Amino acid sequence: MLLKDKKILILGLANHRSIAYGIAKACHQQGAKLALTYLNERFEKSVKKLAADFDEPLLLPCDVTKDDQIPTLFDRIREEWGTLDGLVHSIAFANQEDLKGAFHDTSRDGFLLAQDISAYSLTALSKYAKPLMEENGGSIICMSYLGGERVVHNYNVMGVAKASLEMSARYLASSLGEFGIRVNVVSPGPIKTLAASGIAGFRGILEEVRQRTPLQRNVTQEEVGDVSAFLLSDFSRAVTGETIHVDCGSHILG
Ligand SMILES: CCCCCCc1ccc(Oc2ccc(Oc3cccc(O)n3)cc2)c(O)c1
Repeated sequence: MLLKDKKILILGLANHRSIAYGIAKACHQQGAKLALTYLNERFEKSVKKLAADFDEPLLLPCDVTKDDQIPTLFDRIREEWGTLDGLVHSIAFANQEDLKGAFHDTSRDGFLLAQDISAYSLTALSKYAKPLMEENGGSIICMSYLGGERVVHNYNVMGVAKASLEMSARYLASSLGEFGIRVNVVSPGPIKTLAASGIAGFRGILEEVRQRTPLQRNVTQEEVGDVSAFLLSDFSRAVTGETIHVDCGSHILG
């Protein structure tokens, strides 16, 4: 049991295809106690149904674009749990028109929206998680994609947001290290999620990657969950500011 009695907060579970669902499953299997957030009432019902798979976790609302919702979320965690051992950031958004076409046509609003939700939210969440983690230390992870390191056609504004997210994780690893809080990046290969369906040409990439990865297959939510459980566990206690590609090796190919 890698995560026995660890208290872990997971943001970004929308449905059974979510990467966050695979992470919740792996953490639950390893003995963690879970808290899950949902974006708003529209998602509450579906998340409640999925929560049944994880021994009735804490269910809390959180829309990271609303500044007051983040301190409120951690006030609730403090009331229910007192402390927190792990934080999983699996949240991102960009307008659909900014996930296709020419990157030079990206609007200021679209660029800032993607940065706000997909990158800045990690810093905001880490700031409020710190007081609950600094006593016993903690582990924070976020989800990126290769398109944040290299140009991937159509990923556009989300690629720039992921570059910002990955570098934010390294600066957070630096500033939170003295409090025993680690911050790492998980970079999965393409997975068929609700979000992925919003990207032009996604299905083509999925097939192309499947044929060109060293392991000759795509990665699953459960496999991303297992590496996430490792990064949230004491087995990775000397790892911080790191990016682990969970992509069947596709990032090593040109
Ligand atoms: C062209 C790149 C193909 C591989 C993309 C892999 C991937 C799939 C999903 C990813 O997560 C999101 C999350 C939100 C997002 O913004 C969306 C999603 C649906 C609708 C919409 O209006 N915005 C886009 C991607 C992601 O960051 C990366």
